[in-house]
This record gives sequence, structure tokens and C-alpha cells, in this order.
Amino acid sequence: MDALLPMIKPGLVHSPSSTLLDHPLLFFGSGRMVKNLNPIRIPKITKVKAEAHKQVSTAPSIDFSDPDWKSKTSVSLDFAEGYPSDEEWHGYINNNDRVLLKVIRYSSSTSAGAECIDPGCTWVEQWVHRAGPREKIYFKPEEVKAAIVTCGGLCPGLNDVIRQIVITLEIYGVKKIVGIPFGYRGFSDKSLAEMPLSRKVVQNIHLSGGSLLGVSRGGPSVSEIVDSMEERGITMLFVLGGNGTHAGANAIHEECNKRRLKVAIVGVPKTIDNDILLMDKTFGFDTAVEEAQRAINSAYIEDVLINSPGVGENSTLSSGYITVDSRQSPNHKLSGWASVFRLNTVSSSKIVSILSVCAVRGGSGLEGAKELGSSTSVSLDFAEGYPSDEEWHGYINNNDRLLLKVIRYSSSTSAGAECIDPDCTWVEQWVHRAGPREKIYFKPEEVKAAIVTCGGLCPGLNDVIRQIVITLEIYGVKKIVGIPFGYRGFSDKSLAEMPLSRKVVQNIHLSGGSLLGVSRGGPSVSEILDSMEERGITMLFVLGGNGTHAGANAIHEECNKRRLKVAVVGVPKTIDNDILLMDKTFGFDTAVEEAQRAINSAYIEAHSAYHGIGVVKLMGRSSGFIAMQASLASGQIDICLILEVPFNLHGPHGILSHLKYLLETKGSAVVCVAEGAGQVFLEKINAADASGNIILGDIGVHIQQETKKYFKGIGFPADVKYIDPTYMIRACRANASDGILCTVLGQNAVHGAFAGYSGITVGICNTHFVYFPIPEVIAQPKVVDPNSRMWHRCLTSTGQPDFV
Ligand SMILES: Nc1ncnc2c1ncn2[C@@H]1O[C@H](COP(=O)(O)OP(=O)(O)OP(=O)(O)O)[C@@H](O)[C@H]1O
Ligand SMILES: O=P(O)(O)OC[C@H]1O[C@](O)(CO)[C@@H](O)[C@@H]1O
Ligand SMILES: [Mg+2]
Repeated sequence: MDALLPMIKPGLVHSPSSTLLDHPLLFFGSGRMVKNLNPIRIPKITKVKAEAHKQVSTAPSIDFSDPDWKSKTSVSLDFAEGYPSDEEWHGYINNNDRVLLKVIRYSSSTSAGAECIDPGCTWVEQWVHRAGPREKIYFKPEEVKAAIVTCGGLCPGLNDVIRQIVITLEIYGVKKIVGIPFGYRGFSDKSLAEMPLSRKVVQNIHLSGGSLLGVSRGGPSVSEIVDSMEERGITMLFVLGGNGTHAGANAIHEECNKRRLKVAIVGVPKTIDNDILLMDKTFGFDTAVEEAQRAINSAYIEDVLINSPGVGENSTLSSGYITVDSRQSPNHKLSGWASVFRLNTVSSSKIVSILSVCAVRGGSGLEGAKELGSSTSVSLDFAEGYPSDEEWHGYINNNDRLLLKVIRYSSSTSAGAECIDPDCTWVEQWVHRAGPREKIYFKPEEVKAAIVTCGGLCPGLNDVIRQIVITLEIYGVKKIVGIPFGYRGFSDKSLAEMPLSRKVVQNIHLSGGSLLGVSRGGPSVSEILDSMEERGITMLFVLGGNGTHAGANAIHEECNKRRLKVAVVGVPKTIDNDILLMDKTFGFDTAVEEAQRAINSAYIEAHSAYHGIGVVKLMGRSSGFIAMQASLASGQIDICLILEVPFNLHGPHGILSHLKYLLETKGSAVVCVAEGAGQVFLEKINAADASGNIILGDIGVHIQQETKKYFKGIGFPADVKYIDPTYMIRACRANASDGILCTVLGQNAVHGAFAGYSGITVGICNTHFVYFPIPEVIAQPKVVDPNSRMWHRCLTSTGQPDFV
């Protein structure tokens, strides 16, 4: 297999005719390639002189008084001889790193959504190249002329991509960057001049939709385009577009190869339709769904309020998910689980008829997990035997598994490498796939389900409550209640449980907060259990963060001790995104979206003031994910501070001297700080909330005060504005992306309980939904890895140096 790899060997730089430039996307694994791809040619490696690109990405030693500090440090190209040893990799991606393409191991080709290559549904590894900066680069930045072109229809985010390409090219040291106007047409239409691009030009273009460069369809032939590229001396072409644009890009690439031109053609797939193969999603898709949802909401409101009651009733059913509407068509054929959505009563009796006799099981979802401890897979003891393959229709086969980690790091020093042993051996760790099972454990008519929401607020709580209730009703459950104000509702006699039904929850997702209320602290686990027994609860859905999940696990264990037939299922809720093993928790995306608005206000304030400095504090007591992502999303942050990365305020490498430099050079600056950061500078409060969480000092206020003091002290004018949007970012309604996440989490929580799992929580992992044993995800808070690509991307975006 290695013979196929586009290796950059010590002392070698790959030649244009035989390398990644030929095959920007290669697949490896088990000798199998994805259909429709041409066989991979064995690359011919030509000897050229060695070029090592030395970049300091995390620990640059910077002299801020030098106006050229950026070009001298993190962006400098300091070529050296020879290939760097593993120890020398700092923030670079090792060329041999690979990402697994498919992460689900289907146990049967008839399991819901199974994508099998052969009828036996054999597990086939298919690897793709990991993206990111390489230590050895192929082009000399000063020789590069880069062009960007946007083709096809418009798409939200085009300007964001243009902007970041330009900024990143500048960081590499590229000076000649141009935009080709109006798509491929700009290559031939003499009336359209190419547009010089620089950081200054693109600084704020992401604040508007459309494309700075304009778009078009149609245009010149490939050979005309390449003639024009040769004439212009273009050596890098970035092509933003959909499938047509990419077909064009590939033809241009092939033509360049034919003409033996040393040109890199790189596409960035753009389409709101999300119809590009192999990717989780294309940019613009999320925004399009968000906007579409607004249109649906308007349609819903129009129908309900203006049209006849009959129409209104219909749109009540269809609101949230328009596909439900199509399923109501009497001619629409549904099978298996899908039919359950439509044929409510029939389906529940069908489900009952296939009841299994398996016991409610403890959390035991992780298999073969070297670092996570071994655990058993779930075994099912069905009364009437295992259904044959032909019988699966829309159900998840119990033996389906999802791979936890998808990157094969070739070296422990590759950027963000998470290796289990020093050799970075590839270890398969499998988790259970979430979803409806054909055999269920509970008889719906015997179930009493309760939902409780604990901890702080989080956008999407109502969406999850709503979906749990709707899904329970689909199963045929009649007794559904909400426990008011968190665990406290189990003991406080003044708080009556709230009966829940589809009618009650129908529109609750249109507001933030929790219909049930939240609280911290509360009764002991045994009090909770006594109350659950008294109420006859057989399913408990627990929405909360790490504390809540610790509680849920204790409840599950106590149920086991008391030999109660109860399913305890968690749904992780936290805007902080600090739960282990998941791609993200619900509410996080919305919090980032809202935080970005606060950052934009801070930017405008700072930008409009003479020597303005905006400081924004964001939530995240034990991790800096919100601050990092909001900084990245906004593109307006100069300094992002998180608790995972230490910093100094004072001194030559401190934040204050960098702020002075920014005011001198840019005229303004914006700082984003996570609430958990810089606690060492603050006096300990020595207090905890009702749940025992330590109360933090206010780092935002501290930075504001220190900044004012510093500039006053040196007699340098500075206008400091402080924005604290912390509660605003978590009290709002979930955005579309969180709305979808919440809906699927809610459905899967119910499927998990009905399948007979307990002590589990539902999560999204590598874009698929899985069940985790609770203890595995709350062993410690998930934090930002300062060696991760995401943090490095944030640094690339802010341009900030190290502050120690
Ligand atoms: N170790 C534990 N065992 C049992 N219950 C716990 C434990 N830790 C916390 N709880 C309970 O869980 C509930 C919520 O905990 P907490 O206030 O820490 O919020 P959280 O779930 O971590 O959410 P957030 O992300 O908002 O902090 C509280 O009622 C608390 O009493
Ligand atoms: O004010 P409250 O409810 O204690 O919540 C604050 C905490 O809740 C969170 O939003 C979620 O854990 C933290 O980021 C924050 O520190
Ligand atoms: Mg917590």
C-alpha cells in the first residue's frame, strides 16, 4: 500500500507530475477503492532540493515592538536542509495521516441505512488524506500567484471562504493574490479585470452574503481558461463551486498536467443543496436550512392564524419537519419504523407483538476500547429468536457499531495526534449505534415516562423535551410527565409533576429555556428513587450536563440495586460542549451563533472609537470551546483567551503590550475571553453553587480594568468597552442546526429506552448517533487541546502570538 502513497521522502520535494497534484484525493485500505475513482498511479518521485518549512505555531518568541513581527515568526519560511525528525513536528500534519471514510460497521445489509460494499456487509477500511499544513511545502510563496474564482449559484459563506483563503495565503507569505470576476467567464471576458486581493480588501466581506467576486454559469473552454492562466502566470487556482464547477476544476487540473504546468488546482465545494459525495456537509447548507426553517415558520403562522382551522391543524402536524407532511399522504408507502410515524395505533400494537424478553441492561456500550476499559457488548435474548435479515425494515440491527476515532495518525507528533501508545498504533474502538430496534423491551401501555431538565439553561432543551414526548407517543406511551425544576422536583411536595402530550409540547421549541424549569442541587439519589417508585416511573429521561449525568448514573445504579425495571437515559446538554467523545452537545452551535453577534457589536464599538478595544466574555467554565469557535466564526477577534492556554497580562509578551501594538498598527482590537480563563489573576471566591460547582471570578471585568489602568499609566489613549452576553447566549431558542440535533437526540433517547438500555446517554459521534455508557463521557470535562488543529486554526484567524 505504501507504494501508492504520495510520500515526501527526506531530502525530496515532490514533482508536480507525480504527486498530490495528480490525485488530490486518494483512497486506501484493504486494497479497495471507492467506486468511480480512477486507479491510483504509483507516483514518480523526482529529486529536488530539500525544503523544510519551519513554522512556529504555538510558541513563537515575538518582539511586539517590531512592526513586522508576524512575517518574522509564525509566518516566516525558513527553509532548512533535510527532513525534520518526528520531534520537530509542531502543529504540522504528517503526510501519512489518514482519516477513515466510513465509520459504521453494519452487521447486516438490511440494518437501517446500511451502506454495504458487498452482500456480506464486510467491514472495509477506506482512508482519505488528512487536510492541514505540512512542514515541507512545495511552492515558494514569493513565486506564487494565486487566483480565486467563484462559479455556479450563490451560497452563504462564499465570502468567508474567499476571505480565509486570502488571509491564509498572506500568512504563507504570498503577495500576488487575485480574484477572477464572475466565475470562469472572468478568464475570457476582456472587459472583466482581475481583482487584487489582500487582507485589507477582504477584512469584512464575510459580513455580507453573495460573492465579492461575483458568480456566473457557463463560460470559456478549458483550454481558453488554461491559456488565460498561463498568460496571467497563475500558479495556484482556488475554485469555489458545486459539482459543475468541480468538473471544470478537474479538467483544468488535467489540462495543466498535460501542459506540464506547475499549478495547484484546489476546489472548495460550495452548494446549499449538500449534494456532494463523501462529505458530511458542504458550506452554506446549514445557513440555508436555518433560513428555510424561518420560511416554514412563517408558513406555519400564516396557516394557523389566517387560514381555516382545518389547514391550521394540518400545518400544526407538519411544523418542525416538513417530511411528516408528505408521510400523511394516503398514497405514501411506508415500511418498518417509518410506518410507525404514520400509523400510530397500528404500529404500537405491532411493536408489542414482537416484544423481547431481554432485561434492562447497564451501560456497556464500548467495545474493544483499549483506553476506555473493556466492556461487553449488549446481548439480546429474544423470545422468538433473532429475526432474519429479510425482516429488518428501518430498524437498527443491535450489532451495528460505530467507530469512535477516525484518524490514523502516522506519528504522535502530527498536529492534534491523539495516540494511545507511543507508536500511535491504530486502535479500533466501537460504540453502539443509536436508533429504533425491531424488538423492544417495554410494553408501551405499561410505561410511565418522566423527563427532567437540570443544571443551567441551554438552547434546545424544549426541542428535546418535545421530541421525547412525540416519540414516546408514537410508541404508544400514554403516561408522560415532566418533573419540574430539575431533581428538586422529585422531593419538593409543592411542585406537581406536569402531564405532557404532543399537544402540550407542540410549540415549546419556539422559545428558549425549559418548559419544565431547571435547578441546581436537590435531593439525594435515594430520595429520588423513593419518589420514582412512588410515582411508578419506568423510564426517566435526564437532560443535563456532567453533574446531571453523574446523578443519572447514580439513579441507574440505585435502580439496579433495588432491582427496578427502569430505563435511565441521558441527553447531554451544555453550551460549553465539554462532554467527552461527542462531536458536540446540543445548544453549543446556537451559543456560538449568539456569541458571534456579541463579538460583532464589540468589533463595531471598537472599530468606531478612537483606539477602541472591545472585550467580550463568553461562558465556558472548564473549557474554551465557545470562545474558540465564536472567534473563528466571527473573524473579528484579535486575541482569544481560553483557560487551556496560559497567558500573561503584563510584561513584554503579555496581552497589554500586544493590545498597544494592535492599536498602533490597526487602530482597534477585539478580545474574546472564556469565563474560566485567567482565574490565577483573580482572588479566589471560595464559594460554590447548590450543585457544588466552584463560583468563578469575573475575568472579563478584570481584563477591562487592567487594560484601562495600563493605557492610562502609559498615557496612551484607549477606549475600552466590555460586553458580557453570557446569559443571552444560552437563553435563546435553538438554531436550525441545534434544532435538528435535538430532534434526533430526543428520538434516539426514546429508542434507547425502549431497546432496554439504561445508564446510557445519546450522542453524536463522527456525525452518527450512538449510545455511550454515562461514566465514559463524564470521566472528566472535555477541553480544547492546544495542540489541536482547531486551536491552531483559531490562531491563524486571530493572528495572535503566545502570551507567555
Ligand atoms: N456526582 C453527582 N451525583 C449525583 N448528582 C449530582 C452529582 N453532581 C451533580 N448532581 C446533580 O445534578 C444536577 C445538575 O448538576 P449541575 O448543577 O452541576 O449541572 P450540570 O448538569 O453539570 O449542567 P451545567 O452544564 O449547566 O453545569 C444537580 O441537581 C446536582 O445536585
Ligand atoms: O449561572 P448558572 O446557572 O450557575 O450557570 C453558569 C454556568 O453554566 C454554564 O453555562 C453551563 O455549564 C457554564 O458555562 C456557566 O459557568
Ligand atoms: Mg456542569
